[in-house]
Amino acid sequence: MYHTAFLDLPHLATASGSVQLPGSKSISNRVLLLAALSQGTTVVHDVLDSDDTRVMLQALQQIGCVVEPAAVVAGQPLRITGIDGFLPNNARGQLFLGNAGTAMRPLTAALAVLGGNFEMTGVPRMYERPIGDLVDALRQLGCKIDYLKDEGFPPLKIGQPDFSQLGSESIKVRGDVSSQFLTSLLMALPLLATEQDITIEVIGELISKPYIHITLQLLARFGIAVKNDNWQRFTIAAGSRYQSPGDIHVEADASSASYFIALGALTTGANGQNGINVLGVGKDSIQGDIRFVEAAQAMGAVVQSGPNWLHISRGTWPLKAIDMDCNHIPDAAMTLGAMALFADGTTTLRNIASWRVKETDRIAAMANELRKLGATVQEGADYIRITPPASRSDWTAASIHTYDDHRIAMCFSLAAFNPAGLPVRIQDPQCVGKTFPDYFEAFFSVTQPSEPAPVICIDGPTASGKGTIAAIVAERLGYHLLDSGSLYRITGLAASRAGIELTEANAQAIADLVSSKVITFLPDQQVLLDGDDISLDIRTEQAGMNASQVATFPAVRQALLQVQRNFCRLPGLVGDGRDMGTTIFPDAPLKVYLTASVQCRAERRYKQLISKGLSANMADLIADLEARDARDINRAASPLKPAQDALHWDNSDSTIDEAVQQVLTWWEQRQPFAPVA
Ligand SMILES: Nc1ncnc2c1ncn2[C@@H]1O[C@H](COP(=O)(O)OP(=O)(O)OP(=O)(O)O)[C@@H](O)[C@H]1O
Ligand SMILES: Nc1ccn([C@@H]2O[C@H](COP(=O)(O)O)[C@@H](O)[C@H]2O)c(=O)n1
Repeated sequence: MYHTAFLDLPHLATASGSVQLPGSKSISNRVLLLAALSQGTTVVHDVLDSDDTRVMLQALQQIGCVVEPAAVVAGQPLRITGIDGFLPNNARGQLFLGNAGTAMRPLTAALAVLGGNFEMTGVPRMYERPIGDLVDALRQLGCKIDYLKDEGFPPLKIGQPDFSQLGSESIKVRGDVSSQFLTSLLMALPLLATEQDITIEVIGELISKPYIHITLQLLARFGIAVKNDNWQRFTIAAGSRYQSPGDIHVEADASSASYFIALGALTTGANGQNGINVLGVGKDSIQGDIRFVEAAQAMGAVVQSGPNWLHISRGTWPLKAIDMDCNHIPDAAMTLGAMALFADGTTTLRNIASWRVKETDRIAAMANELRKLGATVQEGADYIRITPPASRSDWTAASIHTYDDHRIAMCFSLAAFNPAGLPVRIQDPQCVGKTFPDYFEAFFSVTQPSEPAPVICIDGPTASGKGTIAAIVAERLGYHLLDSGSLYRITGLAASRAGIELTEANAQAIADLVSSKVITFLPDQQVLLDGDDISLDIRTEQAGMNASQVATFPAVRQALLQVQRNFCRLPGLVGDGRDMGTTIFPDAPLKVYLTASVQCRAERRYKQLISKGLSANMADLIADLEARDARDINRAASPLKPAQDALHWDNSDSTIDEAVQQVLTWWEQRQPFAPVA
């Protein structure tokens, strides 16, 4: 997941390949709660690991469930031993539910029925998301729920219920604000339906029926039969009791599939490859958002499907504008809003009032951000109408505000395929952690830029601070990092270990040797050579001297040329070395030449070596630095020198932060985005 303040997507040209989707959030959180309420242990496979499931798992453990392991571990199922319909004595506490509607609403209903003393809290946006209709319905039963802040909104205080007045009348709940209220009652009321039937009556038109369909299907897996009378009355039979189904698999998220379905519809592949394969969800899905496929087809996508896979390719182009009632696919419909940017006319998405009470006011948010890109947008209480930019020149490079809403971030990634060749900036990309933490990694794995991904080159002499600055700049931008000097250090070490003398006569043998090695770069500057950890061995001064020796051999430089260029991947690269800007990435959009006085560099290197537990002495260091500088500057092959278009920075008197800030400022000056207001 990207933890950067923003993520710049270069202009993208083509897309193809396969994406394995993470588990569905809606199914994960329902299954977790149902397993928690059941008798027995449920083994849950493929649970989504995201912000929303994390808060749910934490809360379930707080109310007395045993969860093993305590959090989702990739590739391992979760074992959940339920409370069998009863809270432990004196169950109490504060449950923090972040911005997870799928946790706040069903847990409120279940705990209000079970009794116990809980405060249900969350992030500020959660306190703007209505829950009054659910609370009203629960109060009809005798549940005790108080508002701790604003009437009708979390945070809430749940106390002991009094069911003495419970009669045979149906429980009434509004169905036209959020289907999560009905889902919550459907999951909580089997706990009460031990001796009598309980009927829920929906007031108003029930929205998002497919989500209720998921709830009913999953209730059936946990032993609860619900009679559905025309989506207006739901009856839970007397004698209901949650039973673990044993093993249960969470299918991949159909809403998350929408971005890749759209990608397939928007793009052609490079090198004869065609289309996008989406793995983990297909035509047998129980999720309503799978019907996004029909909407995408209406806009022109060509879709083939199997039980748990989809293949999408571009059909009609430009896409066809549509006018569609999207009530059945409220979440995935946002993706249609992004696809509308590429349509042949005005697209209208109707019956989407629920967008206004989601993670953010999604109608307003989509309208704002689409306008930034150059679209003409009209919004109403329950609809949005989008006309794409009239021509290429009407597109604008936009910095997309994401409103802590994962779907806004994912939708607007598609704008990077604009016909104007513009990049797109996604602010706060980590908001995708709600449902698809590795969304951008998956997106980059199947997309290709129209130009090579952007590279920032930082060249300069030994110990000028290149590596330090490059690493921080890369981290701030979410870019890959190339420490090119380490490749020469590895080469020198590999040759020495193989007993090859570092002479010109052995240059080709050394080049062949390094080409045959498996070099692995791990986080925290860890480096493996054929599986051996050589991280410290390559950092000695001797290793530096050996590196500068082998770096004079053209054969070695040639052997490492493509290795270095292969580091240039989406979303971008920061490379440090001696010839990044002159030889390896001559077209890089930013080249920095970093220097510092010999005395200053020697002092810094001294401290650096000592802090790593390596021995050092100043006089030797100064001599070594000077020798290395001379060799790097005077060699024939790619000598150390500033590229013609490099910007110079003397780092002798600046702090690390100042140098980083300078590079980032230069980088920002090259971006077409308007400054963030
Ligand atoms: N203003 C500064 N900028 C960069 N590095 C600094 C600064 N002040 C102190 N240092 C320290 O200087 C040391 C040397 O920096 P670094 O290893 O990044 O240099 P380098 O140019 O990459 O060297 P080499 O080319 O030999 O790998 C580090 O320990 C770093 O923390
Ligand atoms: N692009 C580069 C990078 C490094 N070298 C040579 O490798 C030596 C070690 O590099 P460090 O940055 O890790 O100190 C260095 O002295 C150079 O001789 C190079 O030639 N080209």
